[in-house]
Parts: sequence; C-alpha cells; structure tokens
Amino acid sequence: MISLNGIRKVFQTKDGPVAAVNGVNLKIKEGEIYGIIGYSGAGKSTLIRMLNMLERPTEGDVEVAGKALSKLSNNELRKARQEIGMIFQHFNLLWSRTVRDNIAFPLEIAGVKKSERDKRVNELIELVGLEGRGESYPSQLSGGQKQRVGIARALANNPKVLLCDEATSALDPKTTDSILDLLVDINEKLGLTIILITHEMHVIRKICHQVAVMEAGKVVEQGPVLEVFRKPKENMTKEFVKQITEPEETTDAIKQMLAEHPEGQIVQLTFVGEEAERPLITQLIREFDIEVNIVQGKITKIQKGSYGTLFVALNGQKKEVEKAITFIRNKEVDVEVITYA
Ligand SMILES: Nc1ncnc2c1ncn2[C@@H]1O[C@H](COP(=O)(O)OP(=O)(O)OP(=O)(O)O)[C@@H](O)[C@H]1O
Repeated sequence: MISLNGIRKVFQTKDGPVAAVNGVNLKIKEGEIYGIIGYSGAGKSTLIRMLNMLERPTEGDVEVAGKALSKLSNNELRKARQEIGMIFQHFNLLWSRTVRDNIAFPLEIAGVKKSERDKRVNELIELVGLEGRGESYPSQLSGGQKQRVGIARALANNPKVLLCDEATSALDPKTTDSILDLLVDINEKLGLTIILITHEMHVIRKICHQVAVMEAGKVVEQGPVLEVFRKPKENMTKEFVKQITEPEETTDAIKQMLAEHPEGQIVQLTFVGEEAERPLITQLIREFDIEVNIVQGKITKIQKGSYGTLFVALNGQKKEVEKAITFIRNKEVDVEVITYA
C-alpha cells in the first residue's frame, strides 16, 4: 500500500544543510496501523509529511496506493491527496466554522453537491461519536471532541490512508485512550491504513501492529510490535520499551536489592502467551537452593496479544543461582540479567 524507497530530506539552514530524514526505506501493508516512534528531532514529522507531499523529498520515491507521489504534477497530486487524510496534534480546525462546516470543508473543495455533503457529514458525525454537537464551534469543544472533528474531516473524502501527526500528544491520558480506541474502530470498520508518529510508547503498545523506531533521520529498528517489545535490539528501542515495562520505581527497587544482596542476581523474565501460565517460580524454589524475591511484575497488553515481564531477585550461592538461570533459559523464557553500574 505504501512504500518509501531511499527517502532523504535535506533542509538548507543558515548553519548549513540539515538531513532531517536520511535514507529511509519502509513498506506498509494495506489495513495496517503502523507507528513511527522517536524523540523530538528524530525526523518523524518530516517523514510523515512526505507521505502526502506536504514536504517533497530531496531524494527517493514515495508510493501510496499505487501512485508514485514524487512524480505527480500539482494537479494530479491534489487528486491523489484525497486518498490520504491527515490529523494533527493541534487539530488545525477552522475556528469560525461549526463542527458540521469543518467536516464539510474538504467535501466543498472536492465539489460534492450540498445534499450529498449533508448526508456524508451526518454519517461522519455518527462515526466519530459527535451526535448533537454539529452546530457547536470548536472553541466550545473539549480537546478529545476537537480531535474527533479532525478525524471526521480527514475521513470525509473516503481516503485509503490516514496520517496521524502526534494526534494525541495534546490530550490527557483518558482522552488519549478514547481517541486511540476510535482509530482502532475506524481501522477495523473501514479497513483504513493508519500511519502515526508519536514519542509515546503507550500509543504504539495500545494500537499499532507494526513499529519503526527513528533516530537522527534513520529507522534504526522495525517489526511487529510484539517482537520489538520482546526483543528490542537497539539501545534507543530498549529505552522506549522501558517506558512501559520498567517504571522508575522498579529501577530504584532493583538498585536497592543489588546493594543489599551483592552475591545475588536480578533477572528480567519475559514471557509470551502460554509460557506466562507455567509455574516457573514455584519450580525454581523447589529445585534450587535459592531465595526468589519478586521485585515487579506486569502484563502488557498490545494490539495483537500480550506479554508479561517479571523482575526477580535470585539470592543464594553463585553456582546455585547460575544453575537456576540456565534452568530458566531452557524454559524458553527470555532472560536478561540486570546489572547497574
Ligand atoms: N523546515 C525546516 N527547516 C530547517 N530544518 C528543519 C525543518 N523542519 C525540520 N527541520 C530539522 O529537521 C530535524 C527533524 O525535525 P522533525 O520535526 O522532522 O523531527 P520530529 O522527530 O518530528 O521532532 P518533533 O516531534 O520535535 O517535531 C530537526 O533537526 C529539525 O530542526
């Protein structure tokens, strides 16, 4: 559905050229929710803006729904853009227009007749859950409602692709979740392909099927969310995964335990599906002469499935602890021995 080949974007600034995106290749399948995560300045906004040519690449090809966007004339591009909706962090609504008129705006531009427009706006208002708010102005709406208007407007011309530029970053956690639920709902109902950029792992965890991690203009890691969460390879990815699996209190608790039991080991166990149900800890205590203390445990639900992480302290004689770790490894549970300098 979407492919990016060798994309670069270089901005000329007074301090010299800046390569905001520096050689990105991505393939996104139809119907996928694809998340791109990275810190500020990684190049996410520039990348997503190249998917509808709001920004033209300096090098490389962008193909969306079978069309090579970088090769289209301005006229052809206007048409192709109707297949690509976009929503923004600060909603970008027209403040002097009502909800209905904001949603109708792209239909007016596309030359849709008034009677058809009204019908379509009613459908969209229902789809995004804004019944009864059609005559309100944006200033009378909550942040979540404003983003619902943004989503309805983006979907007005039945696009195949929805681009979300930090769409929930200005919202509180509860509203964020309700907007993310709405995105999943329209992905499933309409088969829409969704590409979102974010700096929050929670957004990736909750709704994405695939994730790409960006750092300094490049994609440093990508894959299905479960795989990337279970076995992050790059340091940047590990940092993002920690946002979810390892809250700050855990790090503090681990440091304290290591100080109290210098002879022991702290290990992080990661289980998926059935593995999570095996009585591993009971077996450890029965079969080895060690003490097992649970530091923190958590089950993380992701869009397709869930996985568990458990931090345990193993205390006992070095040899016995090592034997226990080998035993866990043989159980096909991912084990990482934690050491903090
Ligand atoms: N129009 C521009 N002119 C010059 N430099 C730019 C321009 N747009 C972006 N950049 C630079 O390109 C790099 C990537 O910026 P970009 O906004 O794409 O990153 P980001 O990951 O989306 O971060 P943020 O979330 O802070 O926007 C930054 O160093 C930024 O300063």
